[in-house]
Amino acid sequence: MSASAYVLIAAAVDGELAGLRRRMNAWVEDEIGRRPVARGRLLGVPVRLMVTGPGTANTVQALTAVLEHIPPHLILLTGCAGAFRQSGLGIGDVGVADEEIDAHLGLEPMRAGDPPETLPFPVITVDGVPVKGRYPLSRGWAKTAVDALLRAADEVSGSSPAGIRVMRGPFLTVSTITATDRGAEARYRHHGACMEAMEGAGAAHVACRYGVDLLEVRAASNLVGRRRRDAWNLDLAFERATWAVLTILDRCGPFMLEKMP
Ligand SMILES: O=C(O)c1cccc(C(=O)CC[C@H]2O[C@@H](n3cnc4c(=O)[nH]cnc43)[C@H](O)[C@@H]2O)c1
Repeated sequence: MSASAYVLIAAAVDGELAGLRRRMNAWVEDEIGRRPVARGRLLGVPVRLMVTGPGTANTVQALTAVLEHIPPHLILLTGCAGAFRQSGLGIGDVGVADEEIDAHLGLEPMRAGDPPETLPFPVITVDGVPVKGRYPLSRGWAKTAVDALLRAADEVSGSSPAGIRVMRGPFLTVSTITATDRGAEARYRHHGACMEAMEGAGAAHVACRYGVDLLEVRAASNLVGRRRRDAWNLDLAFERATWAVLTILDRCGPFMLEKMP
């Protein structure tokens, strides 16, 4: 492990990192990519916290600046997300991505309203594998994180049915938030993702380009589908995402800055 190894914790909006920032006793503010970045330790692990702004363009610009300036050992992308009810996840539950899907990349479908067809060329090649819209992620990190979270969720909730569900599965990245139940059904049928958010595929592209591992862990603020704003629970999602990140740092901290297979 190098003396300067650290974990970059990134999220789209400030509320998603506020709980973690409160847990850092002392931190220094740097500026990278024209954004403030808080540098310090969380549960003994050297970290930097960065608010990227929502969406792919912000994420790619912010992460590229960090990777060019001071590359992290691991990128941990977190925050809230929409959960696909069909996956079994609900509001407040936690998802860990094992793949990042770009919902908009592809060929216009023959039938209007269908999802795009697969691109005829890759946008990047990772370890000889052409990526045409589904980015692979480190299986080692996703499994390690899920195991730690499942153990911790059991301890928090015992056998209570109201406990925190934790699931590993594909995450879908959109620029247009799904806002109808029909759209959610079509997207779930086509992609089989457990969560929808707006940053993952951008982060995955940068991580693949720079050869840095990416772990994405989110908590559901809403169900994907028709917008019922009063049913959203951003506070619960921010709290659970913070819990998930702290659990991972706590239980995986000792080897977090080592190479994950
Ligand atoms: O929609 C609103 O009214 C709203 C009001 C205040 C804050 C927010 C956010 O913080 C959302 C930004 C963030 O959330 C992710 N997200 C959450 N749910 C979904 C979803 O169903 N589909 C796509 N993205 C979602 C996303 O990553 C945004 O960056 C919203």
